[in-house]
Amino acid sequence: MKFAVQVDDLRKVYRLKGETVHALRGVSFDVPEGDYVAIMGTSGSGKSTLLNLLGCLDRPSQGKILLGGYDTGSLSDDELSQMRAARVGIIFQAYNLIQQLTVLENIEVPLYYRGKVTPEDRRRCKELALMVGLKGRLDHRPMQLSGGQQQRVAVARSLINNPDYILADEPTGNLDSRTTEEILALFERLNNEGRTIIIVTHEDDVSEHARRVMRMSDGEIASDYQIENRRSALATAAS
Ligand SMILES: Nc1ncnc2c1ncn2[C@@H]1O[C@H](COP(=O)(O)OP(=O)(O)OP(=O)(O)O)[C@@H](O)[C@H]1O
Repeated sequence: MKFAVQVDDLRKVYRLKGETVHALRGVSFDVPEGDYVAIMGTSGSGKSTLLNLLGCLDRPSQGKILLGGYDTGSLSDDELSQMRAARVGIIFQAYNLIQQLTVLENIEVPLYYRGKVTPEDRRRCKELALMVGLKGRLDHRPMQLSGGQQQRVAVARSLINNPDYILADEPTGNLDSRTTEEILALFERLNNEGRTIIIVTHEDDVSEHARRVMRMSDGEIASDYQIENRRSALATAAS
């Protein structure tokens, strides 16, 4: 089995004004390629801390993160940024688009880390924009788009480098229920096409679209189950 990401005994300690916070207390799990994982948990349980580590946005105090088999611990800061740009597609709750750029230009942004943007890259940006349903909006700027359309741009942007996995932080947190369903349908389609997705969410409705739900509590993984198993457990409990 191939793994998109493997983490072993991850620990993260924050020190703030003399106070020590153990945000992660030894977290270990593997995400096989093609999985769709929802990370849930109460506020303060360590979800954002874990997401930052999975996104190579921060480093653990202790423990190992293997991205596509590469140990990220031995990389310099520059190499870690390169690794993030090449292997992880990140989607944020607030879309994080650049207001001065058009839809197509926003999708291109991760390519700048790699250097030159080729005509072939431009063709792929357009293809992705159409794939996520942005036909007729390619030259619009973020302000001219709805929240759902802006999140579609962010999804296309996350795919431009053909990442090992998509990491989404409350991606539907700012969207109404209909638009949430549309974005989740897009994720489901990407996962059915083989994309690995890891999503942090507070909402059961969102996590139910995943294949696997991991619940965090006080810096640890409290439970980790396949959703089919949960469905059958609920059905057994109800009968
Ligand atoms: N930069 C930081 N400095 C100090 N403490 C921090 C820092 N970031 C997070 N923490 C603490 O680490 C713990 C875990 O925080 P984290 O943000 O990972 O939780 P979370 O599950 O994402 O919460 P939420 O759902 O509210 O976003 C909390 O006690 C938090 O106060």
